[in-house]
Amino acid sequence: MSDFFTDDYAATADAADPLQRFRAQFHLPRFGDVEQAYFVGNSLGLQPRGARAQVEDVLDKWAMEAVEGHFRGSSQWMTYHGLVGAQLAEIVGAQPEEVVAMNSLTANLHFLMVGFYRPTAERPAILMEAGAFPSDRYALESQVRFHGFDPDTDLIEVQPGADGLFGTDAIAAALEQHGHRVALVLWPGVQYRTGEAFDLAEIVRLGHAAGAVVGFDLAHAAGNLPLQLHDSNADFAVWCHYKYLNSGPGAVAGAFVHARHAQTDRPRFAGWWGHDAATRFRMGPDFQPTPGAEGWQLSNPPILGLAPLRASLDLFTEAGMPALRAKSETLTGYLETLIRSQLDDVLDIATPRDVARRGAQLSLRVRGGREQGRALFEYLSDNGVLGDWREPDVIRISPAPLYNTHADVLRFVRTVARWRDA
Ligand SMILES: Cc1ncc(COP(=O)(O)O)c(C=O)c1O
Ligand SMILES: Nc1c(O)cccc1C(=O)C[C@H](N)C(=O)O
Repeated sequence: MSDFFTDDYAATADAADPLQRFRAQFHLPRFGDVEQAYFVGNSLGLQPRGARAQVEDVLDKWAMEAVEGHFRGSSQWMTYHGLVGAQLAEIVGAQPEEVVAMNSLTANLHFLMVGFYRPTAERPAILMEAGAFPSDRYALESQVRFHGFDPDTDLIEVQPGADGLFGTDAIAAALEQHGHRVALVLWPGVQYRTGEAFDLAEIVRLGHAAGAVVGFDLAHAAGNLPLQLHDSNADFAVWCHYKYLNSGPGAVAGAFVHARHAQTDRPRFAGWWGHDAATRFRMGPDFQPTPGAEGWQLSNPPILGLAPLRASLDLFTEAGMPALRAKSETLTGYLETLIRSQLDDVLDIATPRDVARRGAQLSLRVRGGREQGRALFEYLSDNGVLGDWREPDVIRISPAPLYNTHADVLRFVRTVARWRDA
């Protein structure tokens, strides 16, 4: 066990890493002359070196062609969003017509709920996880109110167990009790605070058996875990591209609408970019949506915002989700092993031990409580180790398989040990 805690072990493991070449494809943050050990890819992924060229291509096209940029060449803006569709579909396990890059995450959640949260007096409720990312709760609560229902009774928040985790049992039990009133189950793919990953297909099965629609927020799952969205039978899903998918702050987000909902009669808030592309420029008064996910678009997309995604997706396509997941398991496993063997007196791990129930994140609590946790977090930041703090008491450390190394993990563990021993 102690062998793992050596530079030699980390260097050998990194040299044997089949994905090691990808680290050089990213800008690694450096404050002053201190290169940072970056464990915050679950919040904002690093910049791929290829992103700048993609953005510059758009700027050049705009400079040279102006409005004609919409219609000329293979990266014309009329169809630019489609350039990422096939690669994105591969990453989330969907058919190309089931995915679209558009808007932002919370906006997509709202827009898809317009179509998929159709409450009735008998079945008004949304079932969600207690402790969800605030934006999701705000969105869901406001949707319940918008439809004239009462969040006190109709926003059902499933409580986790004493360990802070849900498992599918908690969802099954909640549906057992409330299922007849639930119009929509909205669940994360990975819970942001604890890093707990969920079995999407099982949640869909449970939700559908109760007569509910099932949607997912995959902010912390897309590009992190291999997903089979189509096969999971999920009705819809939304995610962002600025975390594991490395497309920059506020990057254009993603959405999935299952092929069985590709028909165009589902209610939605419409905009011209969702209109059938073949007739969009006839400028007719009647909205005829494009079948599939693209029919949920509103506006012509922010091309400059989409450009970095192309660079990132090329890296994902080259590496492949299976290889990324294999490395992710190894790296997060290494982090867990070192914490348990070296820092057991300092840190508790809130994330499940079961590899199938977690992705590239361990959520850590400092044994001494919140004040000690804050002190450690600040010490880490001051010493070039970047994780993030989530209230009330969690430090999240996320080794991203595209650019993190065993040496980074070792540096984190040594820095915590120095803090403890000071
Ligand atoms: C689970 C989850 N939902 C929603 C959001 C908010 O997303 P956005 O600001 O892109 O709408 C985030 C991250 O910020 C998140 O982690
Ligand atoms: N999008 C963010 C931002 O603009 C500033 C700070 C943090 C974020 C995040 O994405 C937070 C992230 N969703 C989380 O899991 O906490």
